[in-house]
Amino acid sequence: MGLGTYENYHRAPPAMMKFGYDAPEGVEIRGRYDGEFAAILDRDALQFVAGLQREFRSRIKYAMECREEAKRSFSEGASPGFDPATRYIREGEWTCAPVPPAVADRTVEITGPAERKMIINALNSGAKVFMADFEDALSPSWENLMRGQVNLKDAVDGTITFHDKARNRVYKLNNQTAKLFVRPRGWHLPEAHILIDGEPATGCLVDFGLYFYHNHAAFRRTQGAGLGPFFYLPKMENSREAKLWNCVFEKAEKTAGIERGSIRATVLIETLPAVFQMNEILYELRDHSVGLNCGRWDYIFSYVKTFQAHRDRLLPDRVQVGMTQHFMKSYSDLLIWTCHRRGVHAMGGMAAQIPIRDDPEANNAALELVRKDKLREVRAGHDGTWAAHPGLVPVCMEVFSNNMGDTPNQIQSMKLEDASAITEEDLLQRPRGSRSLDGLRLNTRVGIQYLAAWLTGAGSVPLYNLMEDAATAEISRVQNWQWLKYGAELDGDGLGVKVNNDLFGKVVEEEMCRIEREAGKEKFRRGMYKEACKIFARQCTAPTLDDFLTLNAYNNIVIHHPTGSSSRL
Ligand SMILES: CC(=O)SCCNC(=O)CCNC(=O)[C@H](O)C(C)(C)COP(=O)(O)OP(=O)(O)OC[C@H]1O[C@@H](n2cnc3c(N)ncnc32)[C@H](O)[C@@H]1OP(=O)(O)O
Ligand SMILES: O=CC(=O)O
Ligand SMILES: [Mg+2]
Repeated sequence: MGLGTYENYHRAPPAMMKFGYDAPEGVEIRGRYDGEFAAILDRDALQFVAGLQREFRSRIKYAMECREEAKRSFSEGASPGFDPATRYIREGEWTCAPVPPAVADRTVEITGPAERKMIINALNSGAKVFMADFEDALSPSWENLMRGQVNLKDAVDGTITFHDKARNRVYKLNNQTAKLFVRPRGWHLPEAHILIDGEPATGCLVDFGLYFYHNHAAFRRTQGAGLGPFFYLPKMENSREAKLWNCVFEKAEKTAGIERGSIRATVLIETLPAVFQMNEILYELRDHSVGLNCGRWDYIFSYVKTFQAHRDRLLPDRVQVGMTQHFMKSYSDLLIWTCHRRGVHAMGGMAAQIPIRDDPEANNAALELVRKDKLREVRAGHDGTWAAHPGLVPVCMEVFSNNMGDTPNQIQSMKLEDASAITEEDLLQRPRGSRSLDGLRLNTRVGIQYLAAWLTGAGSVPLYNLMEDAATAEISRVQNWQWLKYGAELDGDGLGVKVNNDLFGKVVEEEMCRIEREAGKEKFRRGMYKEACKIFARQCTAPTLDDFLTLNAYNNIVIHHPTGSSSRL
């Protein structure tokens, strides 16, 4: 990743400081100056982002207050459920706008951070779609975000290239490439390097606004067959947040002078409250929707977060909370039924296994697990799935093609009527399994290493042959927190010990030694493991659960220029 490190921020040549961004009235750019960034952050683009911010800031604030209110009520003992007030939407007969022909076939979607080489590799991977990520897979440093915008503009223009000097290899686009979706950050994340009327901008409006502003015309011409751009929308909890996105889209379309309904988005159902709002979310976005996706990792995280005050809902070891648990299967079945009833794609999620280069046997075992997961998805009725790595695209494609035949999707053919009977109890059923000291150790080791990578600019990393990103790291964090808070008994390995601060302190110490051994002394010294350990341990032992790991850690990657100081939000 390279560019997003602390050293690089501080190494910014002083000469650059004398330049400044040409910002409109009320907009202040506090991120490092760079000529390429300035082409993205031009006056008109910033005006466009500021327009979105000014029009929607009070509604965003209200939506976040509603999240707090819901949290309070869950913490007082309530459980999420279907809203009686919107029964008419769930029971009504309506459909979303027809699927755009350009993305009728989404059998395999590869995902990855909006990094230059990754973008080219992903677009060339043979997948039907590439989702460029500003969320779970990207550490939202100024450098990563702005480079991401530069890269995506070049990708949409078709001019993106990358020269790997060390390997003397030049990367460029094939003739046939995947269709591009972009995932902006969630509503909760601020962008502290852009102040609008003195306040940090909303991260997702910056990501969406800059990308839309610079690319909508080229995208619709070259990729979307007249429609687009296409987006993935993360981490929503309620249809009011979907309504907000719908209004943002309408304003963007109006400002750009393009037809209403041009922009299309797939919403990730990855919070527990949102599973009860799937019809409502699609309804709000019905002119702009192109489906829902099972964001399984954040969904598990959200299960713990939603029930943080319910001591009778402790999760078993993270590895045991898979898609075959009743509550996960019910969620995926209900999502498929809902999407097909409304005429849109029901996308599957990501298996965490990645190819293992130096061990053929382990590699085959990993591919087999991916194959099994994809087979479950396609048989259940999903229209496509996510791949974490180009090496997994052929496996995923084979499973979906073999089971779907010649059709680009199963929207019409898989109605899954049985799923209409899924109840609140099905969706909330406690996951089954056991807890172990090994589970506590793994959470700790993975959480610290992920956070250390994130602090130095890498938002998705391979750890112990699995893909780890912000969502999977969240599971490690909240699971530790929950076990500590309620003194969970670790019975899975026959030890029967209870988790407490002393045990956790020992585990942290021992796992840090293991990390140092595995990383090597030099890498460990140069890395940010100690800082990560401090943040992670503090979050796991906090009396009140922090809402998001990345929100809490964000101040550590905010670097204001020209002073070079970091700021407290
Ligand atoms: C919970 C969720 O939100 S899931 C969605 C968010 N998460 C993601 O998108 C994760 C995406 N995947 C990745 O980031 C990476 O695959 C990782 C970090 C898991 C593993 O990365 P690495 O260890 O670097 O992979 P590896 O060394 O095997 O890469 C081999 C090649 O494939 C490329 N590659 C790996 N993953 C991807 C990807 N997702 N997209 C494009 N190219 C990729 C590498 O750039 C490398 O290219 P090169 O041979 O030209 O140099
Ligand atoms: O974004 C996807 C997830 O699983 O979380
Ligand atoms: Mg997610």
